[in-house]
Amino acid sequence: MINTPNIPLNEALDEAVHLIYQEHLKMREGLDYKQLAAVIPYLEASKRIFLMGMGRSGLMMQAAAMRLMHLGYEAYVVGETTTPAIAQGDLLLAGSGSGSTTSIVNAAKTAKREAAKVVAITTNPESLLADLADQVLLIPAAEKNKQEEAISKQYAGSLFEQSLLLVTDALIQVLWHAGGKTADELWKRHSNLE
Ligand SMILES: O=C([C@H](O)CO)[C@H](O)[C@H](O)COP(=O)(O)O
Repeated sequence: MINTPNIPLNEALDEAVHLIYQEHLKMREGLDYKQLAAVIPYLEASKRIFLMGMGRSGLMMQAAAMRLMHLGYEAYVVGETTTPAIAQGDLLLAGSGSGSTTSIVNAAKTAKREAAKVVAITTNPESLLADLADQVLLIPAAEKNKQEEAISKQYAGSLFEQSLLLVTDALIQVLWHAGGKTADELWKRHSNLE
């Protein structure tokens, strides 16, 4: 059994949930909603949407790709063997807290070379990824390798990665309601091979 000094395990877990919840409330206050809204025209105008992130950020981008597929967008996860080449008219939607993960920066360069658009979701406005992007959505969270206690007490980039799911789900929620489709209509697209 693990030992949580001076505090019962249940309380320690409740404190952790509370801490995460409070960090999200603060993150929400720091979000620039104009930037968030500015992502929508890119999603709507693109022929196909390529989503990319590495590690935990990548898992969040995969989750967003599934929802975009549910909404009827042609969405691909970069790195899947069946993902085609990006081209003009497409969008690379890249999530990277640091904005400096090599494979993501390289993918953004390729996307620009092919005249595709790039939207970056990041904590770092000075990053290579942000420089390359047509649109940046800045998440007020800590970078994975800077333990910035004032911004987040969670380990590494956890607050960013959680926020990535939150902001992409917020975009999807708004797009769903604006599209006027029922949940049942969307669900018909969900995998029947699970
Ligand atoms: O998996 C990750 C790590 O656990 C950080 O908390 C990151 O998501 C991965 O290393 C990618 O990093 P970023 O591109 O900086 O998001």
